[in-house]
Amino acid sequence: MLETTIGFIGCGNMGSAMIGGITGSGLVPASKVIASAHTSATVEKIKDQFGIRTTLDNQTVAKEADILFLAVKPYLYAEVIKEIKDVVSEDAVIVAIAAGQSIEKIEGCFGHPVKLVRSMPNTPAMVLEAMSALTPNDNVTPEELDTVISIFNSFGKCEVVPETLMDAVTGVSGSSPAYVYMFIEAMADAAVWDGMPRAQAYKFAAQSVLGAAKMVLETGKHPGELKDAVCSPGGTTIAAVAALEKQNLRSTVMNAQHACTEKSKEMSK
Ligand SMILES: NC(=O)C1=CN([C@@H]2O[C@H](COP(=O)(O)OP(=O)(O)OC[C@H]3O[C@@H](n4cnc5c(N)ncnc54)[C@H](O)[C@@H]3O)[C@@H](O)[C@H]2O)C=CC1
Ligand SMILES: O=C(O)[C@@H]1CCC=N1
Repeated sequence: MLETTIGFIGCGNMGSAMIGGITGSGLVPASKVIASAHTSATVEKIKDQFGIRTTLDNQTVAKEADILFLAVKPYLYAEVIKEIKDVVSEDAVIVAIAAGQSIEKIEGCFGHPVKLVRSMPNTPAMVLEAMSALTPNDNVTPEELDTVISIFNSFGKCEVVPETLMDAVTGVSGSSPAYVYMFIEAMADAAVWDGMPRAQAYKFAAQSVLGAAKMVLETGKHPGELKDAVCSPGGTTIAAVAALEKQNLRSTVMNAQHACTEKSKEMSK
């Protein structure tokens, strides 16, 4: 268990998913996590849900945290940093999770040296299956980076990447759960169309996506080889594959994800 106080400024969709993961994994006791948000309704909900300490005062979180997550929307970064920059301990490690907010831009908002890790998590943190990327700045020691890595590992998998990859990471993992939910929703709609009750359709679709993802991760086989193993000659699967190819599934997904990456680059300017 970590002897560290973890702070969250902002605890909406992404912040609460990470808080759920951190407390659910047992990495730190709930009493060592403190979070602030904009409204009493949000902080009360988070307190009830996870049993952590909450406040409406960002400075309280900033003063107490050894590791401080900035989990507000990107456009609020400058405003929130202005509010907390003079009370954050110089030993604290700041973890930024916002899309399109570079290390240089965030350091500029602080205006003095800070220990900073830029990250891109995703919401499956809530079920301990996040895929996250991290880039530390030069002020973060290897030991501090290890602590941050252990936090991200508590709610999924993470890798340290060069900052130049962060826009691509946003496309392939930060935002991609949304595209996968759309795929699952479409599979379930088709199953309902074909007569299956809806609740059962979501279960069959989601478990099939989970199983296929595990096959890629655990067999190490190329996705194309795994696809070939499902396609019997003249069988059912190849009929679906042909229909998906006709509708340009792969180039549609590539173009969508590339648009996401380009949007992240645009937000960084
Ligand atoms: N939602 C996602 O799947 C992912 C989001 N992110 C990043 O996470 C950040 C937060 O996104 P979401 O959680 O989706 O947004 P959200 O809108 O669900 O949550 C934002 C939180 O910030 C709080 N907040 C607003 N103004 C505040 C202020 N002045 N001081 C303190 N708290 C304040 C709100 O009460 C809320 O709890 C963004 O920067 C986003 O780029 C990163 C990866 C994935
Ligand atoms: O849509 C967004 O901008 C955020 C960043 C990654 C996922 N959600």
